Amino acid sequence: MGSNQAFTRPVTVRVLDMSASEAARSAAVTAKLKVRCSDPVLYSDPSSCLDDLARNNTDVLVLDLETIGGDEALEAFAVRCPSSVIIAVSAKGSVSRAVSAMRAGAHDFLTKPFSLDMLASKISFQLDQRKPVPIVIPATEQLLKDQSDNAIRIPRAPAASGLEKLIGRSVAMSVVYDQIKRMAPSHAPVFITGESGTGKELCANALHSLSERKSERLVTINCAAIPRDLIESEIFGHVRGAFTGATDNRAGAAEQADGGTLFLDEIGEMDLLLQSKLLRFLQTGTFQRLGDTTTRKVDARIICATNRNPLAEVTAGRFREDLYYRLHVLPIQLPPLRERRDDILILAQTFLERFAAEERRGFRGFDADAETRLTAYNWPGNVRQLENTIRQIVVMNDGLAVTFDMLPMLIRDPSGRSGTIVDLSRERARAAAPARAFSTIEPLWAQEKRIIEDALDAFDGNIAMAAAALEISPSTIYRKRQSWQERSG
Ligand SMILES: Nc1ncnc2c1ncn2[C@@H]1O[C@H](COP(=O)(O)OP(=O)(O)OP(=O)(O)O)[C@@H](O)[C@H]1O
Repeated sequence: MGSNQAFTRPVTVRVLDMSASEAARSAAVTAKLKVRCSDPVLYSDPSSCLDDLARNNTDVLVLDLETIGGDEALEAFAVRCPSSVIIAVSAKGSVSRAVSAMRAGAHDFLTKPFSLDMLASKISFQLDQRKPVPIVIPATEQLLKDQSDNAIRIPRAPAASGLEKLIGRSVAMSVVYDQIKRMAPSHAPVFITGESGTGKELCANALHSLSERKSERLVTINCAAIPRDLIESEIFGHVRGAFTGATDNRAGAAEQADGGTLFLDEIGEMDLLLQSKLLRFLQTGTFQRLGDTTTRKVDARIICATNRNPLAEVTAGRFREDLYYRLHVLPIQLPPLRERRDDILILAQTFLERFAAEERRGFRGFDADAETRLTAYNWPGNVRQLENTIRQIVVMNDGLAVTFDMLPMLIRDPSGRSGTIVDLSRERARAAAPARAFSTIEPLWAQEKRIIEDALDAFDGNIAMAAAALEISPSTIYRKRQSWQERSG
């Protein structure tokens, strides 16, 4: 297995558990690992373990949560040994316990009593992920303007690294680049989370193009954009006559992605019935086209993404817990743009150059006021909103530098943001008022429709930006539109 190649020296395992017998039992896992291990080191109290970790590295750390006293303490261990595999164990297992432990820095979680085989398999999997990978080369800097002209330095991802479309050199993005490079060669599913417009699809593309599957297809299914009754056939295909309109046999995305990657975008929108079919597919690699009796097998690497909180969806019963654990093997969390403000001007400059060339404008950069405002703004629609904003500025203006006055009102005066949209909708309601009987109350769905349409108008039909301004997900807009269409027949 891969971990044999990764470790040329014996692997060190440390176990912390206040029960000496439990610690000894967990430590026996070294006999089950397929890598050479040195003698395991056991601790019964957290402070001696932490002290020891300050002086000595460890490859694997098994921590009993009751012994260390909770997630805050777990964070201290994770900070002390950032490159170790940390497996949290606890007698009080629950989804929320597992999740909070993993948030605090554990790589995996086991409920006591667990089998040594299970512990060994979790450790082996994590060690395997630590195969040596090329170190992320720091972004090269390209001088765009002459030094005498307040040089703007634009860092770019290294050419042909598979990451070149992802721009940004904040610490948060460096972590993401590193995760992509490490995860790309694996066959395990990747689960990407992040707000709308943070670059989840770009990230999926980079994972595919850095994988051994890059010569095969990356097939994307947007679960929010496809009507619910069609999505199963989009993923698994259908045979002629399977439903009205199925005039031919058709391969679905899973078959098209055979040997390559299947990217399920907005997976949080998938209904529960289809989730169980997807789970079966993930467990067996097999499926049947809709209306078919033949079982087919494919080898597709799964990447999925959502802008929802997947655990909240599990808790709310909208997402199957077993499917979540099948998919949530290699997680990537994309940070919102407001949490990596260092990237705003780099992105803005790159988009400015691209759109100035496309639209044949003379823009070279931003003046100081425009830069200050762009950096301070919160970008609810993230990179997509920034990209659209820069395009809008380039199309509507010309000059050498983008000035404060060229910024859209929404960015210049964010406090007026709600005013722009709510006023529009109120205006429309006011205009409609005289035609309505005093006691007529507009149905809720119609009011919602009006508000959403106003927001879409305000952003020239841009769903992501309208959704961000309304503080809902773009998929809600897609869903609502579908339901309005159904209403109108
Ligand atoms: N780091 C980045 N560098 C360059 N462009 C980016 C970056 N992140 C996002 N973008 C651009 O922003 C837009 C939105 O990106 P993408 O579609 O990948 O986001 P998303 O998170 O999948 O959004 P949604 O959840 O709405 O589907 C795209 O045009 C993409 O090229």
